[in-house]
Amino acid sequence: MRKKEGRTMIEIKDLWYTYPGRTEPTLKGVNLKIEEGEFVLLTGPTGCGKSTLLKTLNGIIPHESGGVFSGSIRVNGIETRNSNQMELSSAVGLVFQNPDDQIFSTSVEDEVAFGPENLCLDREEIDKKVEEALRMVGMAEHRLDSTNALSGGQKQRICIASMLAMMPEILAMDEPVSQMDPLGTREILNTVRELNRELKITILLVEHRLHELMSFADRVVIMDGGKIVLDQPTSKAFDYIEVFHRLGLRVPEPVELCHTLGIKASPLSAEEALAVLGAGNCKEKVKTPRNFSNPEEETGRRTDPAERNEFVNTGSGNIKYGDNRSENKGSENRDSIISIRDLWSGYEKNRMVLKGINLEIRKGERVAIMGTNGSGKSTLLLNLAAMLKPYKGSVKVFGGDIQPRNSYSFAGRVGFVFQNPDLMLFCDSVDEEARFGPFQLKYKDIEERTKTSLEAMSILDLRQDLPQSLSRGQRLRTAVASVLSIDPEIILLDEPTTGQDRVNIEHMMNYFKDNCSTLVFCTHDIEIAMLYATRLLVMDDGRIIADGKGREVIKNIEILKQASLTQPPVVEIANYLGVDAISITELVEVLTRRSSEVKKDDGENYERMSSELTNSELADSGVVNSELADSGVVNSEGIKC
Ligand SMILES: Nc1ncnc2c1ncn2[C@@H]1O[C@H](COP(=O)(O)OP(=O)(O)OP(=O)(O)O)[C@@H](O)[C@H]1O
Ligand SMILES: Nc1ncnc2c1ncn2[C@@H]1O[C@H](COP(=O)(O)OP(=O)(O)OP(=O)(O)O)[C@@H](O)[C@H]1O
Repeated sequence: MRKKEGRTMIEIKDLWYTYPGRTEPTLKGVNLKIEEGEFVLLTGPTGCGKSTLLKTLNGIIPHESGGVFSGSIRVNGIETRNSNQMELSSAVGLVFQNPDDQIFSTSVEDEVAFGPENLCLDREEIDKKVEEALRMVGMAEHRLDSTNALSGGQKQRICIASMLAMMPEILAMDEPVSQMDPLGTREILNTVRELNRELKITILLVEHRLHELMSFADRVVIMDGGKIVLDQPTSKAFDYIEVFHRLGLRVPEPVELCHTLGIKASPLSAEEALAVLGAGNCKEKVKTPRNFSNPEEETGRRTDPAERNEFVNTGSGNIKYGDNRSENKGSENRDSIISIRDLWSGYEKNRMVLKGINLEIRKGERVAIMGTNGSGKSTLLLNLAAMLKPYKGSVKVFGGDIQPRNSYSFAGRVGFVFQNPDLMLFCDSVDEEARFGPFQLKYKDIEERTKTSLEAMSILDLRQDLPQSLSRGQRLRTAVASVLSIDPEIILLDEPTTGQDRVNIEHMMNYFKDNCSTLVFCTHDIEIAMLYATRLLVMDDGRIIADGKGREVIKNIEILKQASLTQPPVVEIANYLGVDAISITELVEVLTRRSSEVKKDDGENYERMSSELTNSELADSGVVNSELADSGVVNSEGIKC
């Protein structure tokens, strides 16, 4: 066990870097010092230079990249400019943003063994390290698998395992869990945190999903436009919440809730938020929330579950809600645009990934597919796009069976965006990517379509750029724009929001909401699914285990657990408080409405405010906090439960 105290592991002084072919520097005078054993979270808007900064640590920049580089970087005492990549990669373990850029072995075992082999360890020790690293990331049973046969999240786990097998003193990770399911993310980061504490491994982790990662970090660093604009201990970071808001970054729901209510506190979990709000001894209750919205449980009256719009076991293994009952009767719905019957599909005949899927999607629905890594979400999307065919059962799109067709037969009508955007980008500029589809389909209004789709994805200003020279978030938006320009009737998106900041997620999802006819998207982000999907499918081991409105699905803790999902904090808080809310806006509204009911004798002025003003206006005016306090919902110690 290493125990050398007080070393500076990373020291960056006045670092400037300009990529070859660019006139503007990407890094503009970065200064950063990280001590041994610190866990630092680096965040910032997409394209601000986070990945670029990470690549300077192990010498990819400038040794491989070229470009104009000035300033100094010392990692564990080594000046990177005077070192070589071989030496630097043993000083810094780098987990790449795109797992396909990191993985080069054909088998999982070889990939994880590569590092220890290079450290010239003996075979037995290498075997032990591989086994342990795979166990730490939940991939022990995939040891003999081919790396090509892994899902996106599984590949990310292997990339982390490769680094853990080497136990470098500095671990730099570029969005290492962006495609991982929420429970897996938590488990792996707990392991990383333990290693960080016990072995004093220094961690620099880049991420946009602050709401899920903040609690693991000691310190938060924010970049904007190639500069560091905030560097604070985690406990103090939200004292500067306006910086997060101004830069369009995601703020954990409990923090946002408190700030909206005008309470100056930065709780990172539902439990902490309830404590701040004065909800007392809430620990146990949050973990096993009461279902307040089902009055029958209190009265003992039972009704038909379908009537209650609750879970209905269809007998086929799928749990559905009353809302979708028509699907269970075998007849296709009139508006059905996708119809799946007993679908069995996979990549090898003797290993089915999808195991008897039944699904009806109607025109105009926005369907989110969630579930454990490797549960078959991408495989289902590939079937919908006719890129993969059923071994058994049928998939009908627009009423036609996909079996005799290929994906080209849906050109113009179905748009597909892969999990890895790099698989879709092959043109010389962002502009060409967007106009490629309309041009091939001989549309007349190519110019307008191109401009609209680039604008929709906020990349109009990058239209002349080479796609390969963009940040990952920008490349993903380029891939989405290349599909939007066709304006297809069905859009299939495999994790469209990974690696995006809040502003871009909102912009993208609002565009889909307002402009797209039918949308089916895979995501691990339950907050996004709840806000933007009209329907939520939960998958586990090749089956749909729940199907219904997000608001209903989210209440079933057992289903969520089975699919490695967790309730968003705001839902946990609402459950505890006994109100029905799935977003901060709703929760604040409900609480405010409660207070207005109590205060209804107090005249029109307050009524207008609680129903018409936005949350921030309410918070700014200080009304939420004080009125809630007056009404009895909040007292001087917090919210009464
Ligand atoms: N190979 C390259 N050649 C030229 N410019 C590049 C290259 N890679 C990145 N850039 C530019 O540098 C800027 C920063 O990119 P970087 O990938 O570091 O951003 P980021 O903050 O990591 O973004 P994201 O959150 O989307 O991953 C972007 O504007 C991008 O266009
Ligand atoms: N090209 C392939 N060849 C063989 N098996 C594959 C291939 N792609 C995926 N699989 C296997 O199919 C299963 C489902 O993979 P899929 O990509 O559909 O999962 P997913 O739910 O989308 O996962 P993630 O959340 O990690 O993206 C996994 O066990 C994976 O190992």
